[in-house]
Amino acid sequence: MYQIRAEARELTWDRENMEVELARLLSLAVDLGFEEGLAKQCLDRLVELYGDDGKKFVTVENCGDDFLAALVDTMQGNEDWDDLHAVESEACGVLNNILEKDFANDDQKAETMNAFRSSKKANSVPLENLESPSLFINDEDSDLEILSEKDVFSWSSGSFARKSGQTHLQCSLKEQSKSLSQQSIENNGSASAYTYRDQHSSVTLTLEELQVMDQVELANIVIFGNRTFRPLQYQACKAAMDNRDCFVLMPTGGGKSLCYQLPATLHPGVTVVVCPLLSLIQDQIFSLNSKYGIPATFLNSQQTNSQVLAVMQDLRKDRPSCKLLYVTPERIAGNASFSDTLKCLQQKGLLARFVIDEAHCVSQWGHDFRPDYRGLGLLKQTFPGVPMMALTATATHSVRKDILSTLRIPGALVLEASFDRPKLKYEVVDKCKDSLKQLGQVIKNRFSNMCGIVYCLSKSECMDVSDFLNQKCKMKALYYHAGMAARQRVSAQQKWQTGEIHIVCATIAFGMGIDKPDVRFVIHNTMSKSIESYYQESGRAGRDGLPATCILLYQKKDFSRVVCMLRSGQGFKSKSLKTAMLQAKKMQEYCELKTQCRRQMLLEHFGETFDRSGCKFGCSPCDNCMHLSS
Ligand SMILES: Nc1ncnc2c1ncn2[C@@H]1O[C@H](COP(=O)(O)OP(=O)(O)OP(=O)(O)O)[C@@H](O)[C@H]1O
Ligand SMILES: [Mg+2]
Repeated sequence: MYQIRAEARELTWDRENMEVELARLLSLAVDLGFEEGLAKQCLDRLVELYGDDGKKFVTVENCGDDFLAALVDTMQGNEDWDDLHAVESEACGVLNNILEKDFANDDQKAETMNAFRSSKKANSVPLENLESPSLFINDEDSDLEILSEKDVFSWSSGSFARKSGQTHLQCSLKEQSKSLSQQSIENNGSASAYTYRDQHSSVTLTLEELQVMDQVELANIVIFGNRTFRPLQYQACKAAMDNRDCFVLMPTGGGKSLCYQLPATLHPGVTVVVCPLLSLIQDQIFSLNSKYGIPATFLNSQQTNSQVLAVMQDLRKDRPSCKLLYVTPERIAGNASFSDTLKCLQQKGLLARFVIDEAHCVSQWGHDFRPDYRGLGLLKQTFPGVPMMALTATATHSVRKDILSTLRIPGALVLEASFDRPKLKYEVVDKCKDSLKQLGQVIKNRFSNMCGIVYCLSKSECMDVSDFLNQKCKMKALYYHAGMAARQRVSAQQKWQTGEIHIVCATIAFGMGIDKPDVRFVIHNTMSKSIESYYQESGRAGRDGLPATCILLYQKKDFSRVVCMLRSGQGFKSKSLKTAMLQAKKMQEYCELKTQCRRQMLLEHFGETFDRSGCKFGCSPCDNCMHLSS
């Protein structure tokens, strides 16, 4: 009798317990924005699957992740997700075309250069006959000289030197003539000052000012046309010049590229830059070659043998023509002939440095882990004497530790700028029923005729939003996603870059490597997949250092769409889906902050302590801080 009663009690308890667990699982799904009916159906199937024996395992802790994954799988996939891999393959093709044209034009270039040199020889002016400082292209190596009566600044074989009593500043990069003529460095006609044009206006520097500068400062002005350094850029360049290992943490758009590109131009050898995406490499090479005239090239597994051979041959020359060699990480891991080429460069003292850009990809704990990046520890093992610089805009403390130990640079000098972008204003707006109309109104009321990006989750969303803004709101908008033909994408990007079009409605395929300074707003029509992604995407606003706004339009159910997209991503295993879901959950927490400072949450996510009053009393308080002070 006693036994029967005990069994009955156990059964009741089991049933109650089970109901509690089922309710917990259901509320987990609903909390994350999944549709309740669908979640119930999915839960029934799960209970059936676990059977009587497995009932006690039906808990949030045991099978919460499997339940969510199964739920995502049952969702009708009516959205057209973007294929970022397609953009990558294509970027490789574009780069090859450009570089091949360059190779084909080499003979023509040489002829032009010879003709230029002979004409310069015929017109050359003896230095001692010059009455005032002047600037011209030297006849031998297409070098540049700034001449003064008193001093010589010479930049030969990658270093500036000043020799009193003589008169030139000399640059010996092969392509330097192009760079400098494009920067319009001019003699302003006076005996003691030089005028050059940076991105904004004319800048005049007196000879005295030039005289006190070191070679890093001179290169920043002469080669890159920058008036000043941004925080920590100078220190990073100096550390590189001292051949130190270095870890640079700077916000998005903080100017990380300069930290290795500048030292690369001053070193006689080649700087090898590891970059995760060909689309990023493409942008860097365009900018180096065309804006600054610095020779840069790339190697990738998608190139043909002859393309690879051409690059390798150049690297094996006594004086390779390229200063920066961009590679994707798989090139480093397990490619014997590339490794031999690097050794050959090193023996000649021409392997200047390894640079690991977007270094957060090294860490499994980062938001964008790339397995090939793990193999980069090999570099320090094989080339212990070659300095390394790692750079990222997103790294929490655990990710940082992981990066330093994986790359085997535990003693690296860590240069850490604040990740805060004080002029970016962060806001979250709850989506209302007619969210397109709401979006149109936000843009019309606050960003009329300004340049911006509206990030969308799927291709179909991009097109719908763009159509709406164009047709209903009469705005100059277009869409951009990886599924478009290359020609269409280039044309869309150009129209936006030149200001012909104000708004791009795009998937995350847009923005990789895009560096438009005057983006005044970034609106997320759907939340990002992680805080890191959000920081990076929203960080494309205000790269000119002027105020800009980052708005996220939020509704609960967008979380399930994000997970759906993640699930559809190639090679997504359930373990990585779980990590991805946790990251998306954190993003959702950001969206749901009611009173807490958004800037503070973003910065604390990256391990930075931030006093909220910095946001509240700063120039662009977030929406929550704004309400608090009003
Ligand atoms: N010292 C400087 N003065 C003026 N402009 C600069 C300076 N340094 C960099 N810039 C400009 O700032 C912009 C952003 O630089 P860069 O692309 O290197 O940023 P980043 O830190 O690599 O950003 P991301 O994290 O997005 O990759 C570029 O247009 C660059 O020319
Ligand atoms: Mg960068």
